Parts: sequence; structure tokens; C-alpha cells
Amino acid sequence: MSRFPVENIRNFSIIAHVDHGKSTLADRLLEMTGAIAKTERNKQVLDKLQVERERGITVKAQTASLFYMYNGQTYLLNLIDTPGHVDFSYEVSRSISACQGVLLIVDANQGIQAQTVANFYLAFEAQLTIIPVLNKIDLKNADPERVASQIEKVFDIPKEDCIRISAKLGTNVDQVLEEIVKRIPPPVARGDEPFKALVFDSTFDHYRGVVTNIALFGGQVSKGDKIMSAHAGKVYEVNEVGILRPEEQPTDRLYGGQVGYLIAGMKEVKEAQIGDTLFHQKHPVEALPGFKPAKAMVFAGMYPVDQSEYSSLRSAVDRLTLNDSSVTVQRDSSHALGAGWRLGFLGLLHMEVFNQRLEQEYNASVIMTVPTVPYKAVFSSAKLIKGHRGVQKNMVYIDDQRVMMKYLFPLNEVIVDFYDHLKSLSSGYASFDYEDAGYQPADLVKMDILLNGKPVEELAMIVHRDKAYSSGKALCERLKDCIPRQLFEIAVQAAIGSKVMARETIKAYRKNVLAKCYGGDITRKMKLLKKQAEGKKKMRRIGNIEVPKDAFISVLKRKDK
Ligand SMILES: Nc1nc2c(ncn2[C@@H]2O[C@H](COP(=O)(O)OP(=O)(O)OP(=O)(O)O)[C@@H](O)[C@H]2O)c(=O)[nH]1
Repeated sequence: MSRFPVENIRNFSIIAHVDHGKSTLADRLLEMTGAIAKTERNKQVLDKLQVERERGITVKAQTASLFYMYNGQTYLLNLIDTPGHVDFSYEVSRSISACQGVLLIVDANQGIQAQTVANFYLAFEAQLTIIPVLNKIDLKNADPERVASQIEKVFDIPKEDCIRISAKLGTNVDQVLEEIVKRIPPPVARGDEPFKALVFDSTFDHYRGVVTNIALFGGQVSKGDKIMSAHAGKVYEVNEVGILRPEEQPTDRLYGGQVGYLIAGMKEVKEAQIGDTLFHQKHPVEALPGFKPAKAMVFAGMYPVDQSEYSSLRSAVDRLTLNDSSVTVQRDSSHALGAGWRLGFLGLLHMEVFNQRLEQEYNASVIMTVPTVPYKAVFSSAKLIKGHRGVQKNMVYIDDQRVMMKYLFPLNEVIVDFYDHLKSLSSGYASFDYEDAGYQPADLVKMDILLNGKPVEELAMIVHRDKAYSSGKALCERLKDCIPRQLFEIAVQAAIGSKVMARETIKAYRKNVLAKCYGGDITRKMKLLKKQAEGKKKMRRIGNIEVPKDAFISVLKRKDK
């Protein structure tokens, strides 16, 4: 591609609350500019991963360059897709750092929701031009007038600035393209400065190594150039550059103001850290500010179902984390489940998506333990301090039907099923977003699970003192169902220190495998005894109690699995 005049380039993202129609609008924009053909099969082209198509959510940001004719001139519109779910706001913030403007999509029926507000602030703080787009005006209950007033009240954007569209039917989508050209400023880049590019995403390709997505803040880059990354400080030769349409389309060169991809023989994603700056080896530049690293909020243990699959699972985890650098990985091991890892995720959906990608893309079968959140323990009598469980911070009326409330909650209370409860209590109307508010003192206790008095370390957990009884009781009941009866009685107890909170009893029972065998067929008897011995291998002894591995798995696995 020859040099494209910077004045005719627009770099933008679409931001929205989940399901407000971002991917549908992206598809329409791609169709109308001829990047893709208008067929049913092309639905949600930017949602590339299988898990994204299945769940109907965007996980990874994707990029597409569109050519658009307006007033007799060709414009290059670079669309950077962003995920809408609260767990992936890290992806949103890095996508918008490559842009000068955003389309803020709001469902004309639902109005402003939690992630509309969160995403608005990400764009506002980055000083981007914000174009409000009211989508789904074709719906019977759509009330674009009310939603435009909400936007004026909450974001201080005049309601006349809202574009009213139906992404599904294509109504007024041409206006969106026009307004992108009119309202969003072109990137600032001159042709004569040294090459300087921001790495805003990177993926790992088995054959070609790391593919980086870059936004050029200045200069130009082409095949054969020797470049360096500010973070890793290594020199690479550029093998290929190009634009994304949305599939890779090699070009001779990329110029300042453009967005595209670059391949330069990097073997590991660590070498191309997201937020890093690339420049020509001979012309060092000041590094761009980069991004705050993503912070893991939810932790879970992960183990292969069968230990013989440990090494293949390890390489699957390695490769998947190359494509998702926001997952933290630490090796871990457990008596019952063998060698595994302790993984950190941005949220629960992020964890589920990671698990699903392991299964779908790497054919791995794994056991995930119950997710937990990080705690800081202070070993002193100050633990006696009463903890807060949910403190209201403020409340703002968006209009006469909607209110935005801010609370301070312990993370542990919100990660597992808070969102589902909120949705069912409000018949699906309430939406929710959260950000880290730091550590707070709380009355937490370590609860042990004992089998005939012996603690089972894998099942120990940290709980709030007020919830110790109910969680202990539930766990004892689940264990009772999972551990087979044995020759003696087993006491299953939940205890805090020496104080027992809950107890279940598993009655004694003799499993006589030979009972089915009448007659004197010795080979049959041997076979049955051998089978029983094999079964024992899958057991773990706690004291003199045999606990099947499956018992740990079913107790540790989340209830809905
Ligand atoms: N009636 C109507 N439905 C729409 C319109 N735009 C999108 N939808 C529907 O709304 C649902 C969500 O649309 P998506 O485009 O997947 O939403 P999204 O914002 O990309 O969702 P995430 O990628 O998960 O953030 C789908 O069922 C769409 O068919 C519209 O203009 N009118």
C-alpha cells in the first residue's frame, strides 16, 4: 500500500455494555465498506474464537481496516473491536489507547448500564472523541428519546449528538460512517519522524512466532528493517508487515497513523509485551507510557484429570497464556490431585473462558478448584476487628426508572454468584461492574475439614466467621455423599481451630466384592479382587480412610459443573 494521507485516517473503537450490539454494528460496518460479503455466514466476523461465537461474547479485541469513500475521497478507518464484559475491561483500555475516538453504543431499550458508564470513563480519561450511538431502534420497546436524555444527564453529551440506528437492519449505519469521518480527528503523525509504534495486542502463531498488532505513532516500517523493543531491548529483523481486513493482508510498508500487524521473529509473547514501544535500532525514541499490568482478582487451582497428561497440559497452558497475558500462572501441587498450577484471572468469566479454550482448542481435560480471592493475613489480635460486608458509598438517579448505586464489597462476596443473584432479583434489569478498592480488615477464619479427626489440607478454606457454619455444613454434606462407606464409621467435620462447626457421619459398611461370586470359579474371584485393587490405586488414604480422587474432584468442582 502506498502512503496513505494521515488526514484521511481514523482510528476508533466500539465500546458498549455487553449485548448492546457492538459485534453486530462491526459486522455492518465491514459489510458496508466491502471488507466482507453480506452473508449470514459472516455474522460476527470479529469474534474469531470458538468460545466467542458459542457464548456470543467478545473476549479478545480484533482489528479491521476499512476503506470508505466520502465526498470523493478515500478514508482508511481502523476499527479496533473491544470486549464488553466487566472481566475484560483490561482489553478495552489497551484497545482504545490506539484510537482517537470511540462509538459508545447504548441499547435504546435498556439504556445506560454499568459497563456503559465504566467504558465511557475509560474513553473520557484517554481524552478521546466520544460518539454516542443508540442501537436497536427497531425494537418495539425502544425509547431513544429517553436514552438520549440519560446520556445528556450522565455524560454531559448533548442529546442531539446521538445517532439512532438499528445495527441489525442496517438503519442509519451510513450516518455512523459519516460521523466517524467528521467528528473523530485523524491521528497525529508526521512522515519525517523516526519509527515509533505501540504494541496493543499480540498473539502467538505456531509457525510464524509472535504476531504483534501495532499502532504507528510516527515514521514508517517495512520488511527487512532492524527494530528494537523498548522493554526487552532485543533487536529483530522485520519479516512481514500488513493491515488487517480483518484477515492479515501483507503490505510493503506501514506508515505513521496506521494500525496493522508486524512479524519479526519473536519467539515468545514475553518479548512483545503489550504496551511496549517498537523503534528502529538506529533511531531510539522515548518509550510510550504503556499500560498498567492487568491484576488477577480470582485464583483457582488447576490439575490434569489424569497425571499422565501433565506435560501435554503444561504446553497447552503455556501456549494459551501466550495469547492471554492477563492470566498469571504458578506451579502448585496437591496430595490428592497431584501436580498442577495456581492460576490467577481477571474475573470468573475470564476463568471459565480460559477453561473452555483449553478444552476446545487444546483438547485438555482439567479439574478446576473452587475460585478464591487474595487475602492478606495479619497475625495479631486485631483480627478481632469487625469486617464490612457491603457498605453503600453513593447513589445517583439516572432518570425516574434507573438508579446507579456504589457499594464497597468484599471481593469474595461478588465473584461467585453475586451477579446471578442480582440478575434474578431484578428480573434481569440490574447490571453490575466493579473495580478494586484495596484490602480491608475482615473477620476471616481458616476452616479445616477433618476425617476422623485428621485434617484434609486440600479442603481447608478461608471463610468469613459469619458464614463458617453454613459453608462447613454444606461441605460436610457433599463429602458424605462422595466418600463410600468403609469398614468403620467415619466422622466428617468442619472445624475452626479445635471448635467443630458441623458434622456428618458415614456409617460402616463392608464391601464384599466376592459376594456376587457363588460357585468356585477361582479366576473370576481373582479378577474381581484385582479390580478392587485397581480401584484402591485411585484412592487417597487419610489416616486409615480411603477417599476416592473423584470425591475431591466433585467437592472441589464448582456446583454448576
Ligand atoms: N432488534 C435488534 N437486535 C439487535 C440489534 N443489534 C444487535 N442486536 C442483537 O443483540 C444481541 C447482542 O448483539 P451483539 O452484537 O452480539 O452484542 P455485543 O455488544 O457485541 O456483545 P459482546 O461482544 O458480548 O459485548 C444479538 O442477539 C443481536 O442480534 C438491533 O439493532 N436490533
